[in-house]
Amino acid sequence: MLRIAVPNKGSLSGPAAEMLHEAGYQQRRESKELRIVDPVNEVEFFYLRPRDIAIYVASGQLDIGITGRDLLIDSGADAEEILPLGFARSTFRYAAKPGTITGPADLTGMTVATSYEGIVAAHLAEHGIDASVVHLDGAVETAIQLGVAQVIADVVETGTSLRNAGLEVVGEPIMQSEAVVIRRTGTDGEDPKVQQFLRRLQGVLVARTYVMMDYDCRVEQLEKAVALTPGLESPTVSPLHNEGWVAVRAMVPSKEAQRIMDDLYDIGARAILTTAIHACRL
Ligand SMILES: Nc1ncnc2c1ncn2[C@@H]1O[C@H](COP(=O)(O)OP(=O)(O)OP(=O)(O)O)[C@@H](O)[C@H]1O
Ligand SMILES: O=P(O)(O)OC[C@H]1O[C@H](OP(=O)(O)OP(=O)(O)O)[C@H](O)[C@@H]1O
Ligand SMILES: [Mg+2]
Repeated sequence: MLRIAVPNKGSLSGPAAEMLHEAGYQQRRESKELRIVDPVNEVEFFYLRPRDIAIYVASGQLDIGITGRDLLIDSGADAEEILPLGFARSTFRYAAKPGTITGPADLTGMTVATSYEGIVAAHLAEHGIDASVVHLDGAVETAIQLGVAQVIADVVETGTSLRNAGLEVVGEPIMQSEAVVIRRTGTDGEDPKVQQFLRRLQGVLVARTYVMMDYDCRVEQLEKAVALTPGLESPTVSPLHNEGWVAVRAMVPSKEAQRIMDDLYDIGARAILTTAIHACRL
């Protein structure tokens, strides 16, 4: 049975459960459940604090886990990323009151408040900056107002929390994060159960980012049309009852669907339709 760590709380937990559900796995019915078994898929899910997941996976007791890239790196645990999942995207940045510092070099002698001490200590050391780090559990934006630190290093998504606290970002992002699947460093990448799990999640990612496009076009326009909709392998082309016309079917990125429909129309394609993909195995 595959043993998988899943976030039990926070920004990662809802979207992770949703993705697992879409991939056909049973999920817990109420948020107090700490472990469930999905006998049909031969998987056991452990609902753990996102910050602890890399530690459990590195211990070898659990096969894989879903956590944030920033949490994985911050933990320093012996675990590695094997699949990015595209949700809980954020940057990790320094911030301070406007006009107090211009870049990380100015941090020398200052105190930085953060919940991600591992990332910050490594970043300061890498840049040879001698600053102190104070660990806080959350709501670190308030640390400056209350005089605990002059600078913070925190997760930034929309920037609303920084704006509300009257702070602005300093320097370039320290890292880009998103939810990721992790495993213990150096474990067997060929494990068929892990591979099947990853294929299912990849299927969800594809189903979320592609739509199926169908249209009719004249044979003379086929090469131009196919260049607009190359599909994953190659589009399906079927004859129509009307001579000189074909029907074409291909997967296209959903974000580009409207532009592709315009371009197809302009070269004479008609009856252009898109339909959602519910599940997929590439
Ligand atoms: N506003 C946000 N937007 C996107 N990702 C976020 C956001 N806040 C936190 N994350 C991501 O969530 C993960 C942290 O999860 P964690 O549950 O520890 O904190 P949280 O989401 O802030 O929840 P809580 O503060 O309730 O514990 C990190 O990978 C982080 O990058
Ligand atoms: O740029 P934004 O869109 O505002 O998002 C970033 C904020 O979201 C998270 O906070 P959360 O609400 O989880 O509180 P916390 O600081 O207690 O973790 C994070 O720690 C930032 O404070
Ligand atoms: Mg938080």
